[in-house]
Amino acid sequence: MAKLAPLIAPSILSADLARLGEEVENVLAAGADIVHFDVMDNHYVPNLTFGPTICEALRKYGVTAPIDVHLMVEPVDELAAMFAKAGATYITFHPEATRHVDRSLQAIKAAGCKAGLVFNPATPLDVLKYVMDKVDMVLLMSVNPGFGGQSFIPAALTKLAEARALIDAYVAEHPGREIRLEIDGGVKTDNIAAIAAAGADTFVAGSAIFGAKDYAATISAMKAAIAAA
Ligand SMILES: O=C(CO)[C@@H](O)[C@H](O)COP(=O)(O)O
Ligand SMILES: [Fe+2]
Repeated sequence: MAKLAPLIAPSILSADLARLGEEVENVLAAGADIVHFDVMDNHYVPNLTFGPTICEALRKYGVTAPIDVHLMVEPVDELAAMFAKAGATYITFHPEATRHVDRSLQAIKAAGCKAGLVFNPATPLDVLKYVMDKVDMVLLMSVNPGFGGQSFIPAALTKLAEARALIDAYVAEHPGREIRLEIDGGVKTDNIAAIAAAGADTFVAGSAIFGAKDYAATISAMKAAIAAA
């Protein structure tokens, strides 16, 4: 099954937040495709990051690239609606953080955004098959959510293959449907080929990109490794 064109999604969690607009501009100019925006509420995860006003500020600053909002919040619906108004393109959430997964997906799509589910390393993909018609993105965590800079959990490779098979089977029966398979956590230039080979088409990388001196060289190396996988 042909995969979608690969997308590199730098996580702004690892950016210099005092210069966020400039950092996002630089990373997009360096070849990034989509901006990964980690929202943490000090409740669903121990860390606390940024809300919809920062997303809106990036839009006002002139960012036109897709913004991929990864909600690590509980509950989901109120913040999802705020992010839809703030200019999010994708809004993904963790199924265990909402009481009604199908309703939350419907609400995100009704608000004009693409919707997705996020699965923690030890969370099974079970719910996915019941909501495939409402999902535009499946995001697999390859670290436990809450922090940048953690190491990739290798079991995510097996899970990627499992998710890839589910997506391909669904898309084969629903021509024209596009469902992205995103990986998030510990993605580096030296493991991205194996991750691509396992089935991912959208690659979040925070510390590997923003921690590098040369964003363009790092993103090019990642794209080359994916192309060769
Ligand atoms: O959602 C998260 C962490 O919870 C991620 O998006 C991280 O921000 C990725 O950072 P690196 O592992 O690439 O440094
Ligand atoms: Fe994330």
